[in-house]
Amino acid sequence: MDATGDQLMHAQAELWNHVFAYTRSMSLRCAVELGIPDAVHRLGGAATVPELAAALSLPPSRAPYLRRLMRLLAHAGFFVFDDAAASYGLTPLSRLLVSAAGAGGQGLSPFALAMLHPIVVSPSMSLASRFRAADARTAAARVPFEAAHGRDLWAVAKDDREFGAAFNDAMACDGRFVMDVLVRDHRDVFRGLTSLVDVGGGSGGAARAIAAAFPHVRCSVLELPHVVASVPPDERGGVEFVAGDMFESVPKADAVLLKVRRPLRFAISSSLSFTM
Ligand SMILES: C[S@@+](CC[C@H](N)C(=O)[O-])C[C@H]1O[C@@H](n2cnc3c(N)ncnc32)[C@H](O)[C@@H]1O
Repeated sequence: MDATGDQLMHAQAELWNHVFAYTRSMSLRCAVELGIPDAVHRLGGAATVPELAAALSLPPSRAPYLRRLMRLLAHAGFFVFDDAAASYGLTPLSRLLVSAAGAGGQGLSPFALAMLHPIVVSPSMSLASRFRAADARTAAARVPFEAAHGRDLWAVAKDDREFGAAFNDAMACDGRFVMDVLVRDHRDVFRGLTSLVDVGGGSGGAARAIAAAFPHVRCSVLELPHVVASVPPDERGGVEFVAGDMFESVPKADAVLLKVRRPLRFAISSSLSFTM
């Protein structure tokens, strides 16, 4: 049976939602770049568009566009609109992005910025070529990131300092955030440990959170040499950094923490295991 006009219009609306879904991510990137969550936080947790434009030092002529951006972000759940005050307030979602950690913020903006970086996003423009590549050895058949950039993410992060720093900041804030929850709500996982090595531990955010919560656990991070070199000695917080390659050797410890690329998936080996 042919679809009714209503069904067709409904399906078209769904199609538009999917086609324009990226505007949500890009608006999020824009909000973080402009510092909107931090500005709302500084303004007491809620702000009108004119207050926000002034706090962000935006030209008055941009206010109508800022209003549209805020409407979209509110629709996506980042802010809640108060009709009476015509103000946008923080939500649990946007509090994740506020950088003032410990003052209601969770400092996850660097994660959003790095994951929405053109270097990360651009490979998804050529996904179809990966399916069409008849010869699995061709560049187009490799993982999308490598097909787009000619080398893997670690090599790009090593050569492009701006991207490398953004990526490491992203990993650090995400690791710190998840570890704070882990050491607060799942302390049993660490019982009996005297040493732990975080393999591919980035700039050590997770290891530092564990070391701070369990001072008797000797924490170390195994990382690629250029990542270790980028962590200033005075920011290592009692964590030992070992430059190396996890595929060659891993320092001995009671437990190995490997936070792999799939979000929020951990494995702590030795006598313990934990996944979330
Ligand atoms: C997805 S990041 C995860 C960082 C950190 N574990 C976290 O979750 O926040 C993977 C890390 O592994 C590191 N890495 C990649 N290949 C490696 C290797 N062969 N040996 C050691 N570290 C490696 C990268 O430099 C990067 O910091």
